[in-house]
Amino acid sequence: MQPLRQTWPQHLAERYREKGYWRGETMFGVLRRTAAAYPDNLAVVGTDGRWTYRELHERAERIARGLLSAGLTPGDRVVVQLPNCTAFLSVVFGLFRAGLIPVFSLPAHRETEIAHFLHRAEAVGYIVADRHGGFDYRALARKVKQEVPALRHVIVVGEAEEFPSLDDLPAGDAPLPADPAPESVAFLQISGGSTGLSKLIPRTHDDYVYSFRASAEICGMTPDTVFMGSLPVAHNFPMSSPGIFGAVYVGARVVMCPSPSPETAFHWIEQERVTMTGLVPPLALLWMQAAGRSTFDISSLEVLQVGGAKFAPEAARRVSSTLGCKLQQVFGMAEGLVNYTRLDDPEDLVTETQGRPISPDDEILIVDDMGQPVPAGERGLLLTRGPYTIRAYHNDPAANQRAFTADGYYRTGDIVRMTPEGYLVVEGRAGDHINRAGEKISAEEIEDHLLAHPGVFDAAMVAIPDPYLGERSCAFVIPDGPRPGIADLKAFIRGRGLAEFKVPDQIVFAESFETTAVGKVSRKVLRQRLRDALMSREKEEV
Ligand SMILES: O=C(O)c1cccc(O)c1O
Repeated sequence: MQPLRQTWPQHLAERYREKGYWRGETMFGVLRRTAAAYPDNLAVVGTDGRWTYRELHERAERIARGLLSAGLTPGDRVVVQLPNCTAFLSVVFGLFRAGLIPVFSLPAHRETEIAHFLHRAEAVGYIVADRHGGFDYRALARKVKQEVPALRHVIVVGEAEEFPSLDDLPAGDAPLPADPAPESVAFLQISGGSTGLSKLIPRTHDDYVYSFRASAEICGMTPDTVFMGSLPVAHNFPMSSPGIFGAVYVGARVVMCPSPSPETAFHWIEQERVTMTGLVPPLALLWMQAAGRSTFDISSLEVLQVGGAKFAPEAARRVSSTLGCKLQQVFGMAEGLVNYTRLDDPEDLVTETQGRPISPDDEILIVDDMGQPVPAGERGLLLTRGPYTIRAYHNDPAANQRAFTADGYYRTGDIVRMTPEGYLVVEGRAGDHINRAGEKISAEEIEDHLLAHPGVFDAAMVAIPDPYLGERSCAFVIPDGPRPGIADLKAFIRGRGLAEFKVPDQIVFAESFETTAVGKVSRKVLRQRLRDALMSREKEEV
């Protein structure tokens, strides 16, 4: 098994400890401490229950024993694919308590993605819900099991059919392991993936706990906060910025909202008196629209965080008047660096920037294509390193070569500029991905799938600005022989076992890609040309 590693240069690790960023806390240690301090506070509420911190802690320990009694061994990796439900927290803390390594996937992922995570992580376990959002995860687990023989343990939360169910894990009195070293890797998070398939992001206890502890402070979380997970909580944003883990850190309540639609979310806000939640821009627009006609009382909401993609300043300015709460912009990445506008910032900073870093030791470089720093205030590529930004992906030397500089900066792929106040404004991105409502889709990954279709000679996928999604995906396709149908191509992509958000929104046929090219062009230049051509054509048509 490839060892899990995430290491910073020694002198920096020492500095991060001296400065009190890394305090030797572990993920389970966070729950243990909160359960001791606030045993009777409500920890988590969802359609599947309401538990206090004492109950959550007990459940997590019981699950830890059950998983070990069922044959999992500390150090084993387990892909977790659960919707927003109370069991998400008990399962994940149970895995931490057992020394097992969660690999976080999203409810939208399908067999191709799950099989990739299982392979890459060399995982032996897979924990799923029975059904959610009209989809049967047991059927998915059956397919994945056939594809990945190394998968030994499928565990289902709910109606398990032929699989073991979470509730039926052996009670066992398996001894629980000692707490892991705080500098060790706690879990694998999934990257948005700008080239090819998603990469796995090893995060340590030290670095991750720092990121959500400091986030909880910046966002003013207290034991009275009621934080609602509206986006899928396996996403790094609602997980840690400050998210469900920030809430657990301070002893606040987590509300697991099963869907971010305004009807569902407003109901939960009213019922649980939610004070804080986070959304991607398209959902924020939807909520603002719905708030005017809604009869739910959402007056408890104090802070709405918006992140994942750029939020237009015009929309940002309307948040407080339509939803009656403060806006906080969040610009972050599962690899580490997270920026926030602060709750007491002047309105212009909050509406026009994406915030500033969590840590005084987050190092920011804004450089040109040659890697040279740009003059102050100009746009360039964002590089970063710091006390919670990774130095390497898991088990992927080629990606590491591309994504990190020799001196350990992570190349975020975002194009930003810095204001005189030291706040970042996101201007675009360098990588070939599509940021579709906060979901990052790799153009290359989808092109490869299109190329597998017998009727496709070549394919190039690009991002097209979209008023609602921010960006939508458009695939240019050169047919090999007669044109395949558009519905047929989309069905083909779906049939490849991919998340629905990766299916191209638009497909445009082309005769060739070489119209204006002199000689060979790179995929990058080609995508740019196709995109520009389509957009100027659309402009003429309007
Ligand atoms: O990945 C993201 O887009 C993201 C956005 C806001 C905050 C985060 O932590 C993130 O990872």
